[in-house]
Amino acid sequence: MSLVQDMAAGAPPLAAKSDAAPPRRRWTLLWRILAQPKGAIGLTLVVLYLLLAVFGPMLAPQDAFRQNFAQTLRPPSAAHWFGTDQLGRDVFSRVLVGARATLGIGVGGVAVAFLIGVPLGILAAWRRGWIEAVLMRAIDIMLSFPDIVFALAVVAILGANTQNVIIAVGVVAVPVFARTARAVTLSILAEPYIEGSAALGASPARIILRHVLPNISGTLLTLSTLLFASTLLSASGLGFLGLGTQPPFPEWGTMLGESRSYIRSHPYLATFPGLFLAVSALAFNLLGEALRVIYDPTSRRTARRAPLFAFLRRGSPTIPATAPDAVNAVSVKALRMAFRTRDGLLDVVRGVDLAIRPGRTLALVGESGSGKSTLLRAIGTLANPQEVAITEGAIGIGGQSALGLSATALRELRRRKIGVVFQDAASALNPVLTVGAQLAEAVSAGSSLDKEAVRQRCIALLKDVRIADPERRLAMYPHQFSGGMKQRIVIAIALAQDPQVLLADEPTSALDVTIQQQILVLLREIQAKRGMAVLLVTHDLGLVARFADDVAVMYAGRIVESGEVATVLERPLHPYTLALRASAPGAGEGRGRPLRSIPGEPPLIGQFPAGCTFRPRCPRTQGRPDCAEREPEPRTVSGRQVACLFAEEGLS
Ligand SMILES: Nc1ncnc2c1ncn2[C@@H]1O[C@H](COP(=O)(O)OP(=O)(O)OP(=O)(O)O)[C@@H](O)[C@H]1O
Repeated sequence: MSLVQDMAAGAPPLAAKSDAAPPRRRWTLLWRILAQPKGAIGLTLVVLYLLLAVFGPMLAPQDAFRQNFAQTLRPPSAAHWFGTDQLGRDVFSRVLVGARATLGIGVGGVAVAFLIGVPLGILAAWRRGWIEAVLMRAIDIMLSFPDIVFALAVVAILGANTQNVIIAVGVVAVPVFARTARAVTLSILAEPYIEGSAALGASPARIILRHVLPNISGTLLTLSTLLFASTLLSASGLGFLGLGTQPPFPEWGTMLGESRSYIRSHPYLATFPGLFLAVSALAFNLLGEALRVIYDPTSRRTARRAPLFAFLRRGSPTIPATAPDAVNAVSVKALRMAFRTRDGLLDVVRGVDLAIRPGRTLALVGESGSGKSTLLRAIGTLANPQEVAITEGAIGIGGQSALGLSATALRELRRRKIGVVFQDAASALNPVLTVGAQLAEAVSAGSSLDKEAVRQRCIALLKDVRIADPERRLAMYPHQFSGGMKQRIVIAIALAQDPQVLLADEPTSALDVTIQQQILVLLREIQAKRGMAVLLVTHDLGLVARFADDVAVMYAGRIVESGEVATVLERPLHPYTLALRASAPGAGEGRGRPLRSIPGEPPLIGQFPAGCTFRPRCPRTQGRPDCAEREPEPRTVSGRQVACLFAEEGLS
């Protein structure tokens, strides 16, 4: 048995194991709030307060504005439950009537803060760079003033009335909204489904509306509730100082301010509005706490490296475009890429040539850190230009250059020609959208299909990836599917626009071996049906042997050996390919030999040795000064390309 057959034979049988997960019951937000004691109490009180704000003036037993100098400063009694004030007005009626103004200021203040702060925060996260720096510094300066001082300054400038109090307390809360919106947006932008959506050609506005806002809405709702209480207290502080709602209109803070001269002789005057105010702040805080538990970002996802999503709003890097290759679905020529670091540009991809014909699968293999994912992202036009520069070379997709395009042309190219499948299907799907909504988005991007046609196409796609009962599945959420099913859905989304090229970055490494097999067999079938070119990044030579047609072995940012799988894996000529093969499970085991690890470490980017980069780990290099002098260029030896000065030694 040949080595390739040997490794292919190591494949587990395609067991009839089902990767379907039973659907889980979805708790509604209301139920989850009521399930917590503080949520139940908070929500009940908030509802009562809102009812009070709406119906308070109608429920007031007496005219809240009518002065009666014969009845001033009367303590609570049956006629005046909360007593009367210094002008003989019924305090109970004033508290009821004042609910609307008090809560109105809270709602208005939060709305002002939300409407200014959230767009600023999203803008800072999206644009990064100087816009983010300027916004964040301005917010730091605002935060360095105590709230009440800032609100006082705003009211002093604008004048004391209810409308200006709303603006003042709103402006004071803007920094909190902006900071939070920025932080949660950054973490959402780092999610692979955002990259997936960009790969489908979605515009920045669509990504924000469709993916970012729904995902950050829970956090913002929690924050709004919590800030409502502090806004209310800031407004009452202004009222207490005489800068809030002006007499004779009742508002709880203003009523407190009016009562301060009588606080010792007639404490009930301050007690009732103060009590209503304190309990309202408590109610909103309790509700906010309950929402925080539900939406706590630390329980849902941990912070991730936040990439700068400049690629969504910019065109592709401007490299002198060479003529695209019309025969190959993917053609990469002399590509060089470098990471932008504090120490300058660090080469990561160094002169790579690749070509994939329609209907073929090219596997890109190599140790961790060799630059495979960076190269795949560049081919998918997903490399972030603020992070990594394409310094030389050309990339062609379906006969079209992928470099030097405008943002619109780039989105069109991604949408029409490229599908991407990432390793982690769980984070490649948006958890707050149904599978149907995500598929529909992929199908309808750039098309004029009506709703029913989109639905039918979604059903057909789910059938293509062998998901049973697709009509019902469309209404389900990602968490109701198992890992294998999620990956099928990700593949269906990637196939939605009939791409010519499918890029798969370790698409099955998060799955168990049986499911892995099913997914790869499925990919193979779909590829055969559609004639797509597939670029498969993997560490697993066994998978390469079974599922790829061609293989390119990458080491330290270069392709050191490439050709047909049967040729390269059967008789590797580069010492690195030989070492990789010897370390692959299935290569040695079946023959009773132990697995061998590759001695030494791959070089870090920016620290490549002179001459051949594999030299420090190479068994062939001893006593050969040529290896230290220059980096070998790939040349044809025995039916493949190999970059080793002494490749012929592998033939003997
Ligand atoms: N933003 C960055 N700035 C600097 N270096 C980076 C950055 N991102 C990745 N690298 C480095 O670039 C090298 C190539 O990374 P890449 O992810 O392309 O490798 P890989 O071959 O795909 O590895 P793996 O198989 O582990 O995914 C690695 O050494 C990595 O540490």
